[in-house]
Amino acid sequence: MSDAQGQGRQPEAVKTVDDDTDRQPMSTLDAWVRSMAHPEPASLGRLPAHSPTCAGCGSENPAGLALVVDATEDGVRAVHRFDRRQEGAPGIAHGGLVAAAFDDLFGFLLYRVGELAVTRSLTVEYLRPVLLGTDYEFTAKVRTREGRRLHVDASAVETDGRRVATADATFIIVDVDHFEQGRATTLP
Ligand SMILES: CCCCCCCCCCCC(=O)SCCNC(=O)CCNC(=O)[C@H](O)C(C)(C)COP(=O)(O)OP(=O)(O)OC[C@H]1O[C@@H](n2cnc3c(N)ncnc32)[C@H](O)[C@@H]1OP(=O)(O)O
Repeated sequence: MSDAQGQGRQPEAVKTVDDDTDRQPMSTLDAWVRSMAHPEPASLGRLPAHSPTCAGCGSENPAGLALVVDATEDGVRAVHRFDRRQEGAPGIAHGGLVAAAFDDLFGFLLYRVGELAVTRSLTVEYLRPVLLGTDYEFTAKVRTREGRRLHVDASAVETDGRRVATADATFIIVDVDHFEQGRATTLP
């Protein structure tokens, strides 16, 4: 998977079917489910966002992190800089948003393994404050796979190589039908 973000299997943000209701547009969900139904192991290079509006990596989500992620030899990598929207203590990234970055990065490993899966558990160790306006390199890889369970690890490091946070998670492989549950969502 070497297409630039926004190309390749990036789902279309089509909002035509239910625009006159407050339900999530069916055509958007259909396009997303279709695009995710048959993930294939990716080659090296830029990976497509999970969706244009994904809070972790979608370029069309104004409240999102807009992570840009590459497939590497042994996993995935993103260089990310948190901004004021992700502030916790003054000048420091909110821990929940750091966790979101790890969670979404783990979601890109699914392109590497060619399976659909969702987070069942996520643990973050905050080793040092993650500062706003500073570049951090996030990397993640699959540690083991046991049946439907994918155990994954990640770390975030400063440019001098010091680790500021680590994370591990268990993702559970699911069928594409799992995502049909999103159809019940109503938005204000
Ligand atoms: C490119 C594509 C992108 C795809 C799209 C990717 C988008 C990425 C976005 C970032 C990631 C997210 O935000 S994901 C969204 C946040 N996560 C969720 O919404 C998930 C909500 N939870 C669920 O829907 C459910 O709990 C599931 C599907 C995860 C699991 O339910 P289930 O299918 O009933 O499975 P269940 O029997 O409970 O567990 C399955 C197996 O895992 C084991 N297991 C359960 N919990 C644990 C655990 N903490 N640690 C170890 N093992 C565990 C069980 O013992 C069992 O083992 P055994 O009996 O099999 O041996």
